[in-house]
Amino acid sequence: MKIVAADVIVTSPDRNFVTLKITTEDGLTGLGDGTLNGRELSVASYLRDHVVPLLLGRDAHRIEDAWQFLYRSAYWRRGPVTMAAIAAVDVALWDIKAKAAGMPLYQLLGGASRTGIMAYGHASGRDLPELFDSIRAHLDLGFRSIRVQTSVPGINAVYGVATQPSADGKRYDYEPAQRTPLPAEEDWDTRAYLRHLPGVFEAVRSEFGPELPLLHDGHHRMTPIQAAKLGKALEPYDLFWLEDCTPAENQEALRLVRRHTTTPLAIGEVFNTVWDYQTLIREQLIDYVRSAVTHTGGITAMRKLLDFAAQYQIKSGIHGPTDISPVGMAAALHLDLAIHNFGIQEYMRHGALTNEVFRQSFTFTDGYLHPGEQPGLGVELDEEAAARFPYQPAYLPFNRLQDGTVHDW
Ligand SMILES: O=NC(=O)[C@@H](O)[C@H](O)[C@H](O)CO
Ligand SMILES: [Co+2]
Repeated sequence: MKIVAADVIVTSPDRNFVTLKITTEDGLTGLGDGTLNGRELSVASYLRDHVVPLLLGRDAHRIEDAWQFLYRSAYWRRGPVTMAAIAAVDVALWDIKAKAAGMPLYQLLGGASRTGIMAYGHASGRDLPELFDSIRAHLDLGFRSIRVQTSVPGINAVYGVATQPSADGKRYDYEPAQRTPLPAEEDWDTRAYLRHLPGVFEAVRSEFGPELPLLHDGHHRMTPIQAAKLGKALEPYDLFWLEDCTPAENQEALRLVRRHTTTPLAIGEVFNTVWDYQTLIREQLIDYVRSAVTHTGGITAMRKLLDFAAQYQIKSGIHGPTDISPVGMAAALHLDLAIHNFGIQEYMRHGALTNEVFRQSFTFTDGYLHPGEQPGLGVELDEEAAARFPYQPAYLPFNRLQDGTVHDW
């Protein structure tokens, strides 16, 4: 089944997305997500200039060979741009293969291992009343697991906190990238954050009870000893996970955190290959693998990574913010349904314009996601609608401490 065309479609309905559309001689098409928040054009160029010419004429059925070819023939290895480009090709080829087989992709991955995919939503608030409203709004939407992010006294702008309710007044969805020509500067103070957060979870637990699975994202901002301190302080509130508690390029740093706390740890949304996880998984320093299919080389690579994690009783916690497109999200859902060591799926709902451009067949019912039974991924891209939304520069903010030192955002 020869590849006769491969088009890179950059569109920006509610935010920027990079989609690869592969077409075969039989007229079958497959979609892959290559969106890398703030570096979308780098992936688009990597695909257009260096990958598409290699795809034309290839047999679309040879997915493993395509992956190995793109990973090894580039000579330069790993990194978010390369692995997002490889992911876009890989997911598009899996979409095609499943369509050719006339079945939803999860069936090719071993069939369903569960009836539904537990999702968690993003609640946030500048103060407790607003946070409680946001948690209630997400419970009303059916979410059964909730991530909690709040402002911190003395800090002006904190990651994950919607500064105003969205249009319908109920949603507090927070789009991390801002449509500005340059990244925005935000401020940070870890000691203020460490003093404030335990009290927030104390209040949330007393308001919402002990059962509700609660998650929190530290967003790479603590040193290992600060992460250990927070993990320990949050133990009475029985979190489902504490995410990105400390930057983990130095994977061994998590040994120190692990020594001090039993709060489950999730890491990896900024990682892009299994090598970023080797020590974390082998020494069971984490409990959840956070990578997105889109950033980690696609279904082929993510499946191998999660099977490696499964040997160490580590589960999936696939990244699912709005900057993972509906195509990348669908790929995650098919994998979530099929693997045994599923943990939880992040689910930030896309905006109305995005849902106009990407027609999806997944469902979200009573807290559980399901990819649907359409052949392939179950996502179609309306190219006319996509063309109405040209790329707009948009960037994630960065942090500086009070003395001006740049800090992890
Ligand atoms: O857990 N979710 C997150 O940390 C996200 O909100 C990331 O900051 C953005 O997706 C980066 O593009
Ligand atoms: Co995160």
